[in-house]
Amino acid sequence: MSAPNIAIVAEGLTKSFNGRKVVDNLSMRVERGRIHGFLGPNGSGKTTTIRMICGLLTPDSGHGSCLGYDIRTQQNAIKRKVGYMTQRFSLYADLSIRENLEFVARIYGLDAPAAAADAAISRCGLSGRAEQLAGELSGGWKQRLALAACILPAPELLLLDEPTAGVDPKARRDFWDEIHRLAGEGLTVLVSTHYMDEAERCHEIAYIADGRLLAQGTTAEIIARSGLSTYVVTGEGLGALAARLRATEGVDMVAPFGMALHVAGRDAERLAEIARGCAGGAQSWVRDEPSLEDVFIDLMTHVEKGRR
Ligand SMILES: Nc1ncnc2c1ncn2[C@@H]1O[C@H](COP(=O)(O)OP(=O)(O)OP(=O)(O)O)[C@@H](O)[C@H]1O
Repeated sequence: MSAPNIAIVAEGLTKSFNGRKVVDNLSMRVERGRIHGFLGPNGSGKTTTIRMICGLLTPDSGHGSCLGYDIRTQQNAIKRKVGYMTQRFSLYADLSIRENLEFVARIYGLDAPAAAADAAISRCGLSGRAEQLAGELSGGWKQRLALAACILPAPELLLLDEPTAGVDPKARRDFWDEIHRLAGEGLTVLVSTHYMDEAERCHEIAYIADGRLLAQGTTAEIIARSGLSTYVVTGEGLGALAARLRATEGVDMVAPFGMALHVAGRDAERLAEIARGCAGGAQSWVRDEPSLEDVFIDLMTHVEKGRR
């Protein structure tokens, strides 16, 4: 049994498919009422981890608890308390928002489906659109409807698998306001995303690659622990400079951001020396704090180098 303020504890979770480890000795802990972001490249094992945590998959080894229930032996109890929004949720295009939600409420076997649908409509800010057909909704409103369907059975934990993929920035922002409101009401949220702005809106983040946890903590902690020294380089000839820097020892990450190049390295002295060496050239080098994206690109570059 975990402490009452802890929603998820996972210790050494491992899962293989066809002899290939897709989650490798992964440990994590999520406090209740927190929004925990899950980041990592495609195929890094995020969905598989989420499915083990909510009792849909049994780990090959490792153990853990979700909402106080054992993820190996109490999977049915977990499923009753978790709302899971998958990447490919389905709704009925020719039913209205209200009809969709009433239908889902009936599937859940809720006592008063109409009242439950009403409550979900007002909780998720859908009141003005309740009678609109789901098929006519834009991507952002469809996601909100999916979120409303997830909270119908009053779950304690929401597992959201890339809930805003393909949704425009304003709708993503509104969706996140909603998630924060639900967390404020006490819901715990584990959400996978590829968007850095969304990662920064989480209380804590876990970054995984090749099934292994590479970084975990608040944005500030992850940036501080990265030990990266970063420069923002602007000016002429950035393409050629990037190619040269990628082959330079002491440069761990080079990434173009609009009209600038972000250059980072773990050895601050060596990178300062490289920056001094470029002084007086066509570019200007300005020391800056690494961004979360710098850190994740660096982690990924490291993993790719390790694979070669
Ligand atoms: N049931 C399964 N059988 C075989 N392989 C699987 C199965 N489920 C997942 N995989 C493989 O495991 C790896 C991890 O997949 P997973 O869906 O967990 O990654 P992910 O990080 O969620 O990826 P994405 O960001 O693309 O959603 C992938 O290579 C995937 O093809």
